[in-house]
Amino acid sequence: MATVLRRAARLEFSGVLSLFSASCRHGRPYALSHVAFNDRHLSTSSKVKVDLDNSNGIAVMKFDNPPVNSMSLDFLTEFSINLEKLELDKSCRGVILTSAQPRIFSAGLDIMDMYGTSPEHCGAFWKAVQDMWLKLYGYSKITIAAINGASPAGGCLMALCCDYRIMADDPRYSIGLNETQLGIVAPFWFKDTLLNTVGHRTTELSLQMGIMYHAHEALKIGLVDQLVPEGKVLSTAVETLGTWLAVPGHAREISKSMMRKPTVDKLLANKEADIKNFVSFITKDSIQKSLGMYLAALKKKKA
Ligand SMILES: CCCCC/C=C/C(=O)SCCNC(=O)CCNC(=O)[C@H](O)C(C)(C)COP(=O)(O)OP(=O)(O)OC[C@H]1O[C@@H](n2cnc3c(N)ncnc32)[C@H](O)[C@@H]1OP(=O)(O)O
Repeated sequence: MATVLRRAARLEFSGVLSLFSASCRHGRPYALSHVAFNDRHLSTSSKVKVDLDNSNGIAVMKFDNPPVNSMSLDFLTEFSINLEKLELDKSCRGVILTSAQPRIFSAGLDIMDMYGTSPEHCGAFWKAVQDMWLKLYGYSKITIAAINGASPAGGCLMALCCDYRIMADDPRYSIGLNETQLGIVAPFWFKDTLLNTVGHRTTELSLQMGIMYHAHEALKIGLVDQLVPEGKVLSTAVETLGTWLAVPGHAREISKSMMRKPTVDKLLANKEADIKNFVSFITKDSIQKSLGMYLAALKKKKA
């Protein structure tokens, strides 16, 4: 069993590394600097800052991709590599995800990776989204989302993948899978992640209407677990992780896997088909037109 798990971990890792080279092939410069996790250490990679505190084994991953922490191919690749490294690092016991950008946890997937790009790029991008989800939803260690700002679509998905969600109690911030509002459809594994958290009826309403929930509504439907003042989001996440660490790790990990494995296996069995579906859907003229209109509306809002 242990050998199988080790082999699976190695395969996943090589998957992420191949993703890394796919990102390089797209011609974007990508410098993965040396990341040491041996003592309290800040990674120097660019879009995701990692700080592992060896005194308690808690790593904080801060999204730092201005202006809105959109999840581009580069961001996703860097995120998955760092997450993988932390999983393999015995001194890390749990991971907190949060944002270094003011008012925004993450604006979700980078629309520019899906708008006006080639089918090949869309395919590589979608594989990176899948790999992020597979790694995070199936993560063996404890994960907590410290949601210190707006969290639409892919941002919400990332938070949903965590074991516990703490959100800033601020009426300006909202969270949800709003894909239908962009004229696109959340795939089955986005749907399953929400369904496993808030139940069938809420997921149905939420997905059809593309609802973005204000913090209080999100707490009410169980989309987030706790609201705290913005200044306390990270410290509460650290405290909460401490409580989770008090539970016998092996039993917790197996329980998590028991709850999530069927959902993870569903995508693993359909990865290639899901990429094909995505590429054929997103490159349709009508869908490109919807994305273009959504982007224009975002810009108009500013004017
Ligand atoms: C089968 C298909 C399935 C696909 C599944 C898709 C999942 C996704 O995640 S799609 C992305 C969904 N995301 C959104 O709908 C969020 C859109 N953004 C916003 O609502 C807001 O930007 C905000 C609340 C996150 C932040 O608001 P604000 O602080 O007012 O900032 P601006 O709106 O002015 O945005 C600044 C700048 O960033 C651009 N931008 C925003 N979001 C994205 C994004 N997701 N991808 C790419 N670019 C984004 C925005 O257009 C502005 O650009 P400039 O005008 O050039 O400065």
